[in-house]
Amino acid sequence: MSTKPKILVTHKLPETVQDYLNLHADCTFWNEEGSMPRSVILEKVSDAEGILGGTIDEELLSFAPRLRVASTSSVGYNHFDLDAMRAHGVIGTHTPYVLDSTVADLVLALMLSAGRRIAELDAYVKQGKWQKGTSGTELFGVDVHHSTLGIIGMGRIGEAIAQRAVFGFDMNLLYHSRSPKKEIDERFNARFCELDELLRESDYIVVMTPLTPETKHLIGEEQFNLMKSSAIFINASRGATVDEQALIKALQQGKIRGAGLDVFDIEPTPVDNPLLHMPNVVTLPHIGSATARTRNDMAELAAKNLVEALNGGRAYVVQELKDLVPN
Ligand SMILES: NC(=O)C1=CN([C@@H]2O[C@H](COP(=O)(O)OP(=O)(O)OC[C@H]3O[C@@H](n4cnc5c(N)ncnc54)[C@H](O)[C@@H]3O)[C@@H](O)[C@H]2O)C=CC1
Ligand SMILES: O=C(O)C(=O)CO
Repeated sequence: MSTKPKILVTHKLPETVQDYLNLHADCTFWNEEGSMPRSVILEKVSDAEGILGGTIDEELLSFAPRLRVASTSSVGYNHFDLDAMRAHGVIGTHTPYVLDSTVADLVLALMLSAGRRIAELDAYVKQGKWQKGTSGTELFGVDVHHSTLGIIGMGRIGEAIAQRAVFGFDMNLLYHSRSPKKEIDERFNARFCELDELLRESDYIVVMTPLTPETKHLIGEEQFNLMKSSAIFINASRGATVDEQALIKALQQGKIRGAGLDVFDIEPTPVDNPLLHMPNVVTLPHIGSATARTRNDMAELAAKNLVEALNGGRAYVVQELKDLVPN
């Protein structure tokens, strides 16, 4: 009989990552597109000590009496019910650092695209509107270089965005986070400020906090009312950090100039979401980390985290559950 821990993997992994897991665990894989259906997970998780992927909630945990570690191949872990995991003594791990640059690249792309109207004017050219003549001014956008960028949530990804914005585009940097960071101030000649001040002063506003009870609807009607009418708003964190209805209203009423969104309240977002029908809004299907190399690195790290945490080794355990790790 195998002495290796039993693990359940609920989405397809690269072959090399499966090979690694097979060396260290008795694995049940899912090799079809999409994720393992919930009913199958609940059935197969009954004897698993580790799980890689998916939502971890009270229901799943009640079907998993032997579960010790849940590993997610994302850095965000708002799909973990941390209270339930604590109650069941289940450790959670995630994948920080390996995706910072890829997500930061995408945020800059959203800023450029929304600010300089790339997607909108690409359609303008392809639809033959250029041929009809233009005074020119109606094609104007908002400069990225030498504008003021306000980053809300100056963590790993926030810092990678700051690096690109300050050194690549000569932007001035404001940030709001749980606390000021001296090294950020010095390195980027940046200034920590309260949220209201950041919203009033920034030309580009990027939300990059995790989704937690404190950050849910951090940006709503009151916050949009503080922004410049020329502001470009970017959300690449989680949809629910922003009150989506308030964002729609702010755009409809011209309270801000445009937006770039990688994340939505409901994903996939319904096709009748008004945001999808506004030319000044750039929309993406949650692809912040979606390059082959980065997704592979995330899968490798998630697998390593799972194996290490099951064996008492070093893993990226989520902050809130670190005290559950035996010394
Ligand atoms: N669009 C996408 O594909 C991706 C989205 N993400 C999202 O980005 C988030 C951030 O990732 P990292 O930078 O690695 O996390 P991090 O933990 O390094 O940084 C988050 C920052 O937000 C700050 N923060 C937390 N609560 C706050 C609050 N109430 N007010 C102000 N600041 C607050 C923290 O102090 C920290 O500096 C993830 O949790 C995830 O939700 C991450 C990767 C890809
Ligand atoms: O890692 C995350 O949190 C994502 O959203 C996908 O990369």
